[in-house]
Amino acid sequence: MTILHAEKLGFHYQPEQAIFKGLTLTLASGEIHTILGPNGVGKSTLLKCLVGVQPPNEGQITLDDQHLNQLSPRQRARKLAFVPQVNASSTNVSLTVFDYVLLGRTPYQGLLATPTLQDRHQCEQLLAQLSLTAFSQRSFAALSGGQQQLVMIARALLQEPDLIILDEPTSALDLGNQVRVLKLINQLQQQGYGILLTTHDPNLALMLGGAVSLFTTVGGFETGPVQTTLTSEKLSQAYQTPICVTTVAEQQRQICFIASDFSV
Ligand SMILES: Nc1ncnc2c1ncn2[C@@H]1O[C@H](COP(=O)(O)OP(=O)(O)OP(=O)(O)O)[C@@H](O)[C@H]1O
Repeated sequence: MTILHAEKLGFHYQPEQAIFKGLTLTLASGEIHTILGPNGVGKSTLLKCLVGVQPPNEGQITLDDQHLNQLSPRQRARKLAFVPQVNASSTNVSLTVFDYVLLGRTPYQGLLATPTLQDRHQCEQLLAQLSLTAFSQRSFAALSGGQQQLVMIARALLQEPDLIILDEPTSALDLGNQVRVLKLINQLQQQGYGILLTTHDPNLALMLGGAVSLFTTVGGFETGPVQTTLTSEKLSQAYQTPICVTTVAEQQRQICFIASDFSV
């Protein structure tokens, strides 16, 4: 079932300076789509359009066959959860981890209602599932960037959305936690969530599989399956640096590495 469809999206901050144009993207339940590309090409801008923060200048976006701009924030939040990048503003949150994750139930509560026992129970279960129970009463702001990233994913899951959009979900994580988050994303996909994410690491997309949209420095983009889109040639062109994609036989999967000569 199609969850998200963006049709011929175009966006510019300044007239005559398109960030993207004619961008079409479809995501169904249980599918994963990774957005890749160099700094400043428009990945975060595209996410802002897809989550409804920044209306596109051209094209349309539907969520479960309903126009995004016709859904109230509450209706939208029941279908789509957004996990932002960890940044300095994350330290302004003055809530415990438990209360922060509990915010995920807001789209299901009345205007002045407080969380129900059921909400709190669900929150406890989710924290346990993600091995976050020990952090439950800690201040969210006092957690490390990687811990905050996991807690933000927990909040997104408590929203019970159909689609989870993550902006660079492994950017603040050490190698062990990167693998844990990748496995979690993989599980969520298998459970039927639609997953859309941005990353700077093509290896992450090669591991996750599914579809990618690869933006290039010259304002173009290509959407397609990971295997045919993330080739040495296309990645080298997109990042304007020699990149090699090769198969690691023992792992039976592809990896990419920078093929520049680093000798000085
Ligand atoms: N509010 C804004 N007003 C004007 N220009 C903006 C605004 N936000 C972003 N831009 C510009 O739009 C372009 C795309 O920015 P965006 O943040 O979407 O890129 P990105 O691909 O997410 O970059 P990065 O990988 O560095 O996070 C950049 O040139 C940026 O300077």
